[in-house]
Amino acid sequence: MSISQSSARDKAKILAEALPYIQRFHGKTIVVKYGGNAMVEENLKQGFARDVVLLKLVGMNPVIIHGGGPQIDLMLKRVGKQGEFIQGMRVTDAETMDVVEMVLGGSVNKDIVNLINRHGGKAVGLTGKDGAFIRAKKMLVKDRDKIGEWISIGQVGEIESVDPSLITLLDSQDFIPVIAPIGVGENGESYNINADLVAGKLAEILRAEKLILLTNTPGVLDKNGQLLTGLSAQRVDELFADGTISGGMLPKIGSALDAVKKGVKSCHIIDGRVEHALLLEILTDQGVGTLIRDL
Ligand SMILES: Nc1ncnc2c1ncn2[C@@H]1O[C@H](COP(=O)(O)OP(=O)(O)O)[C@@H](O)[C@H]1O
Ligand SMILES: CC(=O)N[C@@H](CCC(=O)OP(=O)(O)O)C(=O)O
Repeated sequence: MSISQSSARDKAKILAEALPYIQRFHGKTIVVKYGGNAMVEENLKQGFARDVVLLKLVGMNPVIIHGGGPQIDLMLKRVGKQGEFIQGMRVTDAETMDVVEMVLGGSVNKDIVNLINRHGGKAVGLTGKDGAFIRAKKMLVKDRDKIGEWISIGQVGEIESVDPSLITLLDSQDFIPVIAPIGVGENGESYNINADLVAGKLAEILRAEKLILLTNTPGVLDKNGQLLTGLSAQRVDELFADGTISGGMLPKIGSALDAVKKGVKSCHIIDGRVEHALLLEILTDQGVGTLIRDL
């Protein structure tokens, strides 16, 4: 057999092996959080878009929620502001909120929509203000210095409710929703919401089969930098307590746990810097990253 014949055979074998996964997830909703840190290289972004289109074409309903923390930081720098985070949340004054809406609702959202469409999908970009589908209120965080007290970090939102009808309508017409994590308050004010929290809540409300969080680490790492392939709720509590989990990983794990407790079948934190990480996770039995379970 020639080399080209054997490599064609290998390819056919891999395609055939995807069949049980395609059958299992056909018609199911897969919520994908695309982190700002995973959107680093052009070829990876193209690969991500192709993977999403493929999932849709084989009958799944991918719903994309994107972040854009590093992209917001870049724009803040340009206008002479320094980004500040408290407990993984960006302190958001009115000027920062304008930048967040411009970057997340504008450039990052449209960039992803355009990429997916160029690869043959029908993506539609939304923020939670469209159809007022993500209602939010001001989030307060615990004051580290004064026990029992809470502080404001500006226009940072926590989700009050999500109306899934706009998303299901788009799904039913073969569109791929691409959502920027911006919510609307009762007086029409904008809220900057951490994208992991939006992804977790949407996965719950849409009764998703899977929640996949694409980020810039191989998964959740222990104190020695080793990948933790599976995490139970109890183990997560221990990792929170001993400080192994910090910064941007805090909201990720928090929302992953919430989602699995509320019925999402599985949640995975995976490395978006690996080519075709999405396909590896969904269509092969090669487990990648960290699986969070409700045990
Ligand atoms: N235990 C941990 N394992 C892996 N990453 C961690 C851990 N604790 C904190 N982190 C940090 O969380 C980051 C991922 O969160 P974040 O920067 O918000 O990414 P994203 O833009 O994908 O949401 C990692 O790059 C790492 O610096
Ligand atoms: C309140 C809050 O922190 N909002 C985030 C929203 C974007 C985000 O979550 O982006 P990543 O997923 O790339 O981290 C922010 O302003 O950076």
